[in-house]
Amino acid sequence: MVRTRPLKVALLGCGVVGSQVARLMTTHADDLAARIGAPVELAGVAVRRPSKARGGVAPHLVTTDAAGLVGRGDIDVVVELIGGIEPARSLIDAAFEAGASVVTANKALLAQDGAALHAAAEKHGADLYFEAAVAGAIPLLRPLRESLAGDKVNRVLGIVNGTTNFILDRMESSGAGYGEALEEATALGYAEADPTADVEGFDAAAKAAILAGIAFHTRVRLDDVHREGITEVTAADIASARKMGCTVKLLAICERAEDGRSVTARVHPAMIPLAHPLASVREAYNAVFVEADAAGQLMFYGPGAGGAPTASAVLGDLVAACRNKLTGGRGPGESAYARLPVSPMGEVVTRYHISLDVVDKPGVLAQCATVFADHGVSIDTVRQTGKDGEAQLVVVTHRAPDAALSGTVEALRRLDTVHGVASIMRVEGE
Ligand SMILES: NC(=O)C1=CN([C@@H]2O[C@H](COP(=O)(O)OP(=O)(O)OC[C@H]3O[C@@H](n4cnc5c(N)ncnc54)[C@H](O)[C@@H]3O)[C@@H](O)[C@H]2O)C=CC1
Ligand SMILES: N[C@@H](CC=O)C(=O)O
Ligand code: NA
Repeated sequence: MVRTRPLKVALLGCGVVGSQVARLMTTHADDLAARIGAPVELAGVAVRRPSKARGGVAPHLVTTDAAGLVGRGDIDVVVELIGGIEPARSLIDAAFEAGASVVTANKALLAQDGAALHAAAEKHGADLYFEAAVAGAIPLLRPLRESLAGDKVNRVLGIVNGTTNFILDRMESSGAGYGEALEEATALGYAEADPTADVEGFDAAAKAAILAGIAFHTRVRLDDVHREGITEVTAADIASARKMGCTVKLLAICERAEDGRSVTARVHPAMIPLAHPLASVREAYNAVFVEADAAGQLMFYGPGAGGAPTASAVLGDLVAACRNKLTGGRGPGESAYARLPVSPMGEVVTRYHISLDVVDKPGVLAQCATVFADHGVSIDTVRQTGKDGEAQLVVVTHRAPDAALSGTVEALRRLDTVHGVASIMRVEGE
């Protein structure tokens, strides 16, 4: 039975995602009411620029006073889709103070201040839902928090940023330039308000922090995540990957150490074999592998960015929060009981693909090989091509601690016979 008093929702931010949430709340109103057990009413929409046309949103609902909307006392759920740290953080705090539950897609805020937000939700007996914050439309956080709550997750690996996947895909498939591909991703609504967050890996690192925290029941913040973006990835890197039967993807990798006593979280570009399922993830799609003790390997795949796909995840959370408001139930809160230390990148065991410009004369290969050996790094394959007294040496290593690998590269750079390190990239997924 659907009760008549509606649940009231305040929408903060009506941009790419917020406008789609408003649209779906209207077009799906009857189904949402039936699924929740009460009608859901859009009680107000806080915006920055009220003059902008917002199809589907009644003008009397629009306000520039977000704090006033949140604090007015009759709001059941606040949907925060402004993004960034402030004023989003203060508005979410105010929402909890006013007795509302919160749905947000704000990974930057969660990765920086998640613990405080969870504590505030707990204090007020409210819900904090954020499925849209990681991998857009893909149901990923709910499966990790709920479906896998009885298992032990050991690894989460995947593509979690749509913009950078779109750019790398365009660079590889159509030879598009980096800037042109970024412009297209921005026009399609995939990029963050400041796309530096995407291309420098901050967005993926925030998502990795959220994923690692949930997967390993441990608090992980943005600063704990090793981060490299795609700004240094060149067309030559992509061509070199192709020669090896690989492609280049920006990966987020969260791992439990073999002894189970620590975890690592990192984001960086990596070469992966074309045969690996992640290699065929195109455009702004995301894909995430989860490896758990009992479940084995699971793969989650779907649209990772964009207004409507992200709004789908927001609406799912809104339904959950509204149901809890009606029944007096609560969604899962923060689970950080394991308190595992997060190890630095140097302790991560990886493989490197290194491309060196060297002098083409006898003994150079042996000299380089000695540097690898001196750092305890074993070589898997070497390919040498020469031209005009210069040669290019492409070395792929076996797995070694990242610190040993970067030490090797530093020592190679110091050799007189090495003119330059053309590219260094980690190799994953083999
Ligand atoms: N676009 C996407 O594909 C995805 C976005 N997200 C997250 O969703 C959130 C929203 O992202 P988008 O909609 O893409 O951003 P957007 O920049 O299109 O929308 C944000 C809106 O908030 C408004 N705003 C800024 N300050 C405000 C204030 N004080 N009061 C009221 N409105 C204010 C802006 O004018 C803008 O219209 C962000 O946290 C983002 O990281 C998450 C997943 C995917
Ligand atoms: N900018 C983000 C949006 C979704 O989280 C991305 O490109 O993935
Ligand atoms: Na998601």
